[in-house]
Amino acid sequence: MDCGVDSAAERVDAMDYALALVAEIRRGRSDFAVGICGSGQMMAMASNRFGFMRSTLLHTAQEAEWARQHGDANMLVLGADILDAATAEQILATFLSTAALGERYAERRERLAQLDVSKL
Ligand SMILES: O=C(CO)[C@H](O)[C@H](O)COP(=O)(O)O
Repeated sequence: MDCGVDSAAERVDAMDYALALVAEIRRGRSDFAVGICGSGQMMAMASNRFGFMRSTLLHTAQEAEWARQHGDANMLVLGADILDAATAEQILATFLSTAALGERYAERRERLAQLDVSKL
């Protein structure tokens, strides 16, 4: 499902597109989302407001491997103004082909899901 825009001519708010991707995951229509905006910052901040999201702003393929293995990240965010196309493609390929690890990483994921402002 492509939730994005077809042209850079019109100014849009990246948050709207982050929310569209989060909704796709929430409705069970996608397991993963890929969000792209200028810096990636607003996509990452907005999507991580939701407890079922593990969104990660990445700059290298090595980060993508760790984000999937250790964090079971379910949303990849890329900054179009930062990355060249070849690097973005490497990050995407690694993100999609790397499985989450279990054991302490699964425990960490569960702990992340349980974070609650009332327990601060
Ligand atoms: O990367 C972005 C958000 O994360 C935007 O592309 C960046 O902030 C520029 O926004 P605008 O075109 O509205 O000034």
